[in-house]
Amino acid sequence: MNKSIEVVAAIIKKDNTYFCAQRSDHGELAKKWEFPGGKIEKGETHKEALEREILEELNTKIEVKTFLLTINHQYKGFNLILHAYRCEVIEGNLELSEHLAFKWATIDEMKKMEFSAADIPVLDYLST
Ligand SMILES: Nc1nc2c([nH]c(=O)n2[C@H]2C[C@H](O)[C@@H](COP(=O)(O)OP(=O)(O)OP(=O)(O)O)O2)c(=O)[nH]1
Repeated sequence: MNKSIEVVAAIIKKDNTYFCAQRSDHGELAKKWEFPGGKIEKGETHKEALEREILEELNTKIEVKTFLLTINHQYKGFNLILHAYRCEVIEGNLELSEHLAFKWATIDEMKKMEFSAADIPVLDYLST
């Protein structure tokens, strides 16, 4: 059966740029750019999952503000359901612990970066 995973992602904006993070160099999405976040654990709300993931990955406390969109994307190995939320930093400096790199990028810059395929509709959404 096709594995399905459900993920939350944080869209963090500063001026006209967005916080983008580059995945590590293993797996189907190696080195692709993404918005920080991760898998929702059993019993968690989206907000709880996103706050936990950003604390774990970036040692930063965020506030989840507004829901933006949900994307359903079929990768080779699994089906992904991705929920994107606008978030604000409350405390911390977005320190990388799992990602290879980060970049505050404008929409035009993001469109030239290699984002995970599921994120393309997020970029389109942000540019409207
Ligand atoms: N956080 C995040 N994940 C994304 C985005 N776009 C996208 O396709 N994904 C995919 C990559 C992963 O397969 C999954 C996120 O889960 P994760 O980061 O916990 O996955 P992982 O494989 O690194 O974690 P793990 O299984 O090793 O625990 O969603 C995005 O913008 N943000």
